[in-house]
Amino acid sequence: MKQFKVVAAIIAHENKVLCLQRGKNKYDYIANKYEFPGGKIESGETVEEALKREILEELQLDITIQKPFLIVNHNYPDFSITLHSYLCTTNTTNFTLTEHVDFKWLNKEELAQLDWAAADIPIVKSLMQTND
Ligand SMILES: Nc1nc2c([nH]c(=O)n2[C@H]2C[C@H](O)[C@@H](COP(=O)(O)OP(=O)(O)OP(=O)(O)O)O2)c(=O)[nH]1
Repeated sequence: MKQFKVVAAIIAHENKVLCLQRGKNKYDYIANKYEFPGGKIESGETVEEALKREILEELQLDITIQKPFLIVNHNYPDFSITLHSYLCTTNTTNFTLTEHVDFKWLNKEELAQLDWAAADIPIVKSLMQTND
């Protein structure tokens, strides 16, 4: 089975976190799910480089990476991912959605309302349990 290393940015601003909705996908279990912005790491890139690049591509937004959060291994029916999540901040909430169909800024208590990609659920649960 294919195995991908994926980075995801948990972008916080004024106590809210940016949640993005994917659009159509050939795999139904990924289509229309909420996720954190990011993507697959390309060969030769560090995790941090991949994260900065993906956020610029997807949102045209410059972020500051604060610290690693959770690493999740998840097996989808057709591929597996290792999802490296990072806590990040941003100075501006001006961004452009280039790939996603919707976004929401939610506080931690509200995160469980969304229909998350399965691999993100441990990250969402951990975020809801953290106090800072
Ligand atoms: N970016 C991101 N991807 C996630 C999350 N959770 C999750 O299961 N995924 C999955 C969805 C995708 O199958 C994979 C990431 O690939 P992608 O399609 O977003 O990455 P990419 O931009 O490099 O895509 P591509 O070159 O294959 O088109 O990881 C998440 O929180 N963020």
